[in-house]
Amino acid sequence: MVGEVGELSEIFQWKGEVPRGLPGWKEEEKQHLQEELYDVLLYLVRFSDVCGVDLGKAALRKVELNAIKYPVKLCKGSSRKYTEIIDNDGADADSSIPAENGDR
Ligand SMILES: Nc1ccn([C@H]2C[C@H](O)[C@@H](COP(=O)(O)OP(=O)(O)OP(=O)(O)O)O2)c(=O)n1
Repeated sequence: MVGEVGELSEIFQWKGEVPRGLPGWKEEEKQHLQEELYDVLLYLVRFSDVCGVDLGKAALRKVELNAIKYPVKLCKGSSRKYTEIIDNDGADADSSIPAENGDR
């Protein structure tokens, strides 16, 4: 899977900032991109299955965690990590994140 992610990354290696929808890309470049995205997806789904992880459930749980770690009012339009985000009350954005194993 990491190898396929590498092949995906390579497509963007010399592109700089890429606008949404990839205007100006050749049709064969877009086709190549689709194929590499599919390869990554295939390995991800297979890897999750072998590990016994329900990918849909895992995604929904992470969406909920992200909503706590990255509250819209503090994070919209920002690329800062949650450890660098302090709200007006001085609390870290991650101070209320529930741990899966209850050890936080
Ligand atoms: N403004 C942002 C930034 C990140 N994310 C989401 C995308 C990823 O699902 C996840 C990545 O966040 P982190 O870099 O905090 O990575 P982890 O969740 O793995 O945390 P950590 O690095 O502390 O293990 O958060 C988001 O929704 N909005």
